[in-house]
Amino acid sequence: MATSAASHAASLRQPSLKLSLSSKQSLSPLFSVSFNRKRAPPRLVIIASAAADGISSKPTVLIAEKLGQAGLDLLQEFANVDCAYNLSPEELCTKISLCDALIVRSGTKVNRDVFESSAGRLKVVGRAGVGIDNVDLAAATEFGCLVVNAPTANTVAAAEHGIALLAAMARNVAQADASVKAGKWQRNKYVGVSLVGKTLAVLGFGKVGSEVARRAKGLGMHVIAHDPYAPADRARAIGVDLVSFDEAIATADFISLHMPLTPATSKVLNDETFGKMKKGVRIINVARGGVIDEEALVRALDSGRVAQAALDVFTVEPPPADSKLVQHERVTVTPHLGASTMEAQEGVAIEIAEAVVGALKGELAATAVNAPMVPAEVLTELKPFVELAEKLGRLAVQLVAGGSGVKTVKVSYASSRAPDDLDTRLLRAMITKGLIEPISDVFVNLVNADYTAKQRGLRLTEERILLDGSPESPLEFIQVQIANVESKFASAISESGEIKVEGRVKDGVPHLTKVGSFEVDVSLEGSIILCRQVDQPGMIGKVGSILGSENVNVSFMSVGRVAPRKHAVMAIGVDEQPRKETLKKIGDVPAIEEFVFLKL
Ligand SMILES: NC(=O)C1=CN([C@@H]2O[C@H](COP(=O)(O)OP(=O)(O)OC[C@H]3O[C@@H](n4cnc5c(N)ncnc54)[C@H](O)[C@@H]3O)[C@@H](O)[C@H]2O)C=CC1
Ligand SMILES: O=C(O)C(=O)COP(=O)(O)O
Repeated sequence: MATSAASHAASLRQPSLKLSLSSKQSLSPLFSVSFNRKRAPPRLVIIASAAADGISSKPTVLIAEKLGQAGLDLLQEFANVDCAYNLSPEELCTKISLCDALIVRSGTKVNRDVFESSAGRLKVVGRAGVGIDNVDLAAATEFGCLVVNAPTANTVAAAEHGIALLAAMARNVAQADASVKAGKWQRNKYVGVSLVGKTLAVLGFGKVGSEVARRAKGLGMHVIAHDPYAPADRARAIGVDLVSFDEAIATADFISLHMPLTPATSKVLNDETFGKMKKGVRIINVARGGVIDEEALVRALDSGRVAQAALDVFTVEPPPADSKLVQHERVTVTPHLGASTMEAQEGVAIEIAEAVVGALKGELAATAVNAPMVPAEVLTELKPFVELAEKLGRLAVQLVAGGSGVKTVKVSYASSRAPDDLDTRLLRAMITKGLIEPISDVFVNLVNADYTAKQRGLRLTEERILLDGSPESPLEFIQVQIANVESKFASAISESGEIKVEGRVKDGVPHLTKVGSFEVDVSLEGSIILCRQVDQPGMIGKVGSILGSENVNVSFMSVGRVAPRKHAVMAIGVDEQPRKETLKKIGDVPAIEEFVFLKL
């Protein structure tokens, strides 16, 4: 059984985001001298480092709630796994500074204190289930901590529990069971209601809601649904009408809740909305307790507006022992068991372990909650452009005199693809990373890039340059322009007055192809020296021999000029950072008018 649940979960799962990259180079610069060098395969940086604890090189994963064995096994292959259940909030905060990842279910509050206490080490929070209302996403994002969940493996379990509660409530199973066990035989008291022909309103027609709808149809119910974001064709495909909220609650005999808890859904069932329902309506909640105003539900039960309720979830869990709602005779309760089947827990454990391990390896998580989710095939083709984007950001900011004061950045993406066909969120995040990291001690990743830019008053606008031609490659070039700043390398200022760098990907390798108005061509590896010189024979040799005599390995050189024998910009790729004296010698070459050393 566990195997079939795991394979069911796998069938629902998105493809894993393994990155591949060609490292072949073949260059066609304006003028270039290239040297053989090995490239290390680059990664997308989500994690600063899969942090070592100083003793072991493996990351540490704290499991704060019970997780299926298959997930633990997966995690143990890659990380030190610390299972510590029932931690108090204080104990969690104490432990967290030693952990790179944390895995929880619904019983652990991962609030701001947790992120603050982690002092930057916590890089992934894995929610072994769907609802992430117990994780402070804003705080996670601010701290650059990726939040991933396991959104598919417990869908069927939750739907089955919804149906179990629906049927048990309609036939008073729990109450009758308690009565028989108390020595009574009350056949007249526990006459139930039939399901067939009744209208069930599913509120929240997502994964669980649609599985509940499918099963309820099988029971002969008439199913309607309300979900502002659900596609009508999905509903139509299983014979469900999507209706307005008011229509759903006014016409239903049974209402089953399946939306997430958000500010918009908090207490969506309240005195007013209960007042709009049919007298004798029955409510099922396997979503979140907070979507119902529980005191209003008690009033509606007492007034007879609501005949019965079946609840798996509560605003406070566990609810107080004397809760009027829990104790109500016409209410059936379970202790948040929706996801608790053997099969679902194995599936969830595998799903979350894979997501956490992937994130710790620096891969993009398909189930990221607070970072862009990019399908595997898109990621594969964007990968070299992601690298290019970060490097252009790094170069551009280092060209700013003083490095600071960068507030207005324009990024242009030149592509033959239709704008809808190009997802630039990853690229934007990486340009932001490149722009901010060289001039601050902030660690920027996909998770916190937009937040960090906003905090620093950095306004990054994006534009598309639509090109004719084949849309085979996602992008032709990327330009990064910084406005309203001075440059320490005047030639980097374009005709329109901004610092401008432009890059392309050639055979999978990012290249700098323009600086200001000068066309160059240098592969973006190691570091770069840019020199502006009077265009004349012998310059490459002069600069090359200075670097050679100082044992600085040159990987690449290219020269872009305005016109023969006028100004030219020479771009030199170097493996080592030259000493100051070496750079000074280059600056002392008479024809060299200015130069700058840029670290990648
Ligand atoms: N009791 C339990 O153990 C379990 C509870 N759950 C809960 O069930 C809920 C649904 O889970 P899934 O179906 O997997 O999530 P889902 O994301 O697939 O579906 C949620 C649906 O709610 C819709 N929605 C959002 N705002 C809405 C609104 N104002 N009105 C109506 N619909 C709205 C969304 O468009 C989406 O289609 C979540 O709250 C989850 O935490 C899920 C699994 C187990
Ligand atoms: O997945 C969900 O949203 C659930 O509510 C399941 O919660 P649990 O992991 O069983 O604490």
